[in-house]
Amino acid sequence: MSKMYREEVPFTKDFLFRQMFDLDSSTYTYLLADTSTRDCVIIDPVLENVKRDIQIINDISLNLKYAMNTHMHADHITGSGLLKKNLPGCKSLISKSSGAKADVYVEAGDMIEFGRHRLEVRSTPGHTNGCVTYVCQEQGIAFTGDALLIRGCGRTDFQEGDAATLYDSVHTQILSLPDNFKLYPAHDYKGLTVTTVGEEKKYNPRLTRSKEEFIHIMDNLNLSYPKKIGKSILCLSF
Ligand SMILES: N[C@@H](CCC(=O)N[C@@H](CSS)C(=O)NCC(=O)O)C(=O)O
Ligand SMILES: [Fe+2]
Repeated sequence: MSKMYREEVPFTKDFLFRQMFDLDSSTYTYLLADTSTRDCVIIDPVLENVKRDIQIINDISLNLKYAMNTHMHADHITGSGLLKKNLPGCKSLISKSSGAKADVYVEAGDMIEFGRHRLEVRSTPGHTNGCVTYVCQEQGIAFTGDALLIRGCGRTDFQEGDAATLYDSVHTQILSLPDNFKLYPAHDYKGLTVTTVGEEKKYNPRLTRSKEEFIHIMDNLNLSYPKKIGKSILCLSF
């Protein structure tokens, strides 16, 4: 078997993983927990789905430590604030460089702990200045936000986006992980749920190109602006 398709790392028995979807904005929200201590974190919650998220957290008797965001979202309003209101003890968390308000600010190299599990913070600017990727080395997974999407990447035409910066971020901080690491994005518009480092290194139509070609592609995407961009970027505090 080639190195590219090395077996993915299986989750340990005390690691709970749930991938949840927002139909309106095609956003993935992730719930991760230590099933021994019951501590959990939620990544990129969406305001309209907070009731659903609280229900699942309560149903399986988890304690929410952090409502975390990979970046300041332009397409939806974060559910962090409402989660905090409803689940005492929960703290909102985002990168310092995002410019958003939160209880906890993280930067590259920080570790976010829930039970015995840890997420490493990697700085992956380019889609926005404050984009970070959260890596769980033990489980062989990373949450890439909008820096890397499955066979794509985040747009770079607003929120101080910069294609050259994004290219460097993805190559040095995400595609440098082992090929068998699974990558979970913040969105998918085609119904895909997960990819791997090896797959993206081989098949990503944008990021397999040279930096100059990548910049040209990103400058010519001609995407329409997200429907909620005005409201979501103004909603800076969690
Ligand atoms: N049509 C959607 C917006 C889609 C969009 O712009 N998605 C962003 C991520 S949310 S900031 C993006 O970076 N897309 C990259 C791509 O190649 O699609 C809406 O109306 O909300
Ligand atoms: Fe985004």
